[in-house]
Order: sequence, then C-alpha cells, then structure tokens
Amino acid sequence: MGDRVGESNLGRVLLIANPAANNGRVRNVALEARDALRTACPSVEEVQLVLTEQPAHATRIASSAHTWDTVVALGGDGVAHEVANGLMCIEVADRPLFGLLPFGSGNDYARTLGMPSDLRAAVRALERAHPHRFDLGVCNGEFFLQTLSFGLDAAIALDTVQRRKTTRLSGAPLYLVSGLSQLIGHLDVHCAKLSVDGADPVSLDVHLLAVQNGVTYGGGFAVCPDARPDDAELDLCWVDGPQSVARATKTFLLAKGGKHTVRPGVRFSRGSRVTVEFSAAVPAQIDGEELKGTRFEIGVAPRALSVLALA
Ligand SMILES: Nc1ncnc2c1ncn2[C@@H]1O[C@H](COP(=O)(O)OP(=O)(O)OP(=O)(O)O)[C@@H](O)[C@H]1O
Repeated sequence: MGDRVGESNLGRVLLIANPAANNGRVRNVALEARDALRTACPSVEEVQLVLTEQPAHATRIASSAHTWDTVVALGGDGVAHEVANGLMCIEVADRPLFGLLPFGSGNDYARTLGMPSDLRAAVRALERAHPHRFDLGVCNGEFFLQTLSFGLDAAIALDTVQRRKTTRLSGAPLYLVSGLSQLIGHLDVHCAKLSVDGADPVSLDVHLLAVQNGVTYGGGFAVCPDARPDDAELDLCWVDGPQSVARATKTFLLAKGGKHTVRPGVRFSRGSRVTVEFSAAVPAQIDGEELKGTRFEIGVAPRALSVLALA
C-alpha cells in the first residue's frame, strides 16, 4: 500500500511518549521502549526519549524535530495525531519519518499501518517497516491521520475518555460499553448540509457522519471498509435518522466487522473536498480528540507524510 520510499533506516530517533496514554500505562513502558529501540533495531543510531507534560506538548516537540531522522510516537491515536500535526509544521525536505509504537486504548491508526500492539513486537516491526507516503486529512486547518466524525460515534469516542477513568476497560470492550450506553441514552438526530467535491449541498438528518482516511475508528469498528490512506481521497459514511434503538444497535454491532454496509440508512461517499455544516453544536472527534464547531471545511494533503508501515 502507498508510495514506498525506500528501505527503512531509522537513524537518529526522537521518541515522544504520552505518559498519560492508556490510563497512565505508557509511563511504565517508555524506558523499555527506548531501550528496545537501542538494542533491537540495528538501523537506529541514537534514541532520545521525551515525555509529554500536557496535551498539545507533543505537537510543539515534533514541530522542532527537523534535526532528527525519525520521530516515533508512543501512546494512542491522540499523541500520534499531535506528533503528525507537529511534523507538518516542518518543511517537507526536512520532515523526519514518522513511526508509531501503539500503546493507547483504541490504536486505530496502528491498524492502518499494520503495527502490532505488543510493544516489543512493535519495536521490531518498526525496523522491518518501510516508509510510505500517506495522505493526511485536514479539517479547519488541523491534520488528521485516521478519523474525523460527528454525532453518535463521536459521542461514543468522547464517552470512552471519561469511562476508562472509572473502569479498567480498554480497547473494543470499552468502545462497546460506551457505544451501547450512547445508543440507548443519546440516539440524537443531527441536521447537516453536506457538499462533496464542490457539488451542491444536500440536507441530511443523521445519527452520525464519519470522514475517514483509514478504515477503522473507535478501537476497530470498520466504518469505511474501502478507505485507503494513499488514494488522495477521504471516505464518508453516514447513517440516516431517525432510527429505532434496536435497528441502530444492530448496525453498530455489525460495524465491528465492517458488515454494516448494506444496512438500511447507511450511506457512503468519497471525495477530496468536503464541507459539512450542522445546524447546531454536534459531538465531534478528530483522531479520538474532541473538536468544537458547527462548520467543517475538510480536505486532503496527498502523500504528505512519510510513515513507517508494514502494509
Ligand atoms: N503529559 C500528559 N498529561 C495528560 N494528558 C496528556 C499528556 N500528554 C498528552 N496528553 C493527552 O492525552 C490524551 C490521550 O492520549 P492518547 O490518545 O495518546 O492515549 P489514549 O487516549 O489512551 O489512546 P487512544 O486515543 O488510542 O484511545 C490526548 O488528549 C493528549 O493530548
């Protein structure tokens, strides 16, 4: 998949770890990851580990990482998102390779890259991975790696952030519990005007609308099974409302295996320029992080980032 741009040579590696990711578990594995990069990856010349101190810190660190060959994010989709946004501040000629050691709760971008979730296996995979030029989505000026969505699914993603603080759940079980709770309690309909690639806007009443660079969101729900991160386009899926809780729940559960595509009211589109305007504030997430607003101008930065992937 993607434009392969030569063999992997990790060189001088800046490892940016989010100690808060996965309910603080990354704090315990960051040194192990640094040491494994030093010992298990022959192409690594040097590794420096930096722990983020607060949200958005990873973006600031990555934005001045032009002297490194490779910047590796350790954590979930959130720190990957922040690192990618920082790297995009660097001139393309000086932009380091981007790698991901997935250790978050959802790890959806890792699925796109084919990166395993076991830390030591992921370190070895980085050494084997090849740089691919992958697209980034961009929404109101903010880049995204994997997913942007509005409505029910965004409410689920945001619910997981709160719920994992009070339960020991993570990954798919966490998303399933949050999903069922939001389906039963908050099956709202959102009114939107959607325009794809300059076409006249169409009015929609939706439970959710997803705009995907990769296939999955929410810890492995294959919402847009045909999405590719290297086709210079974004895949859209929306679910018309209103639907009964029973029907919507069945669609939600089928989406885990990408089998929701023929369900009633499930629609798809694809394009490189998308405008969506909601009539009122809507739950929204970008790579699992909360996004505010009602009007969203969405596009693609084709093959903007060289990403280490096994795909
Ligand atoms: N030092 C820090 N302290 C607190 N929060 C941080 C820190 N560094 C980053 N963050 C925030 O932590 C949040 C979650 O990060 P991340 O996505 O990496 O982990 P996760 O949520 O466990 O994984 P996933 O997104 O895959 O479910 C992000 O909003 C990020 O901005």
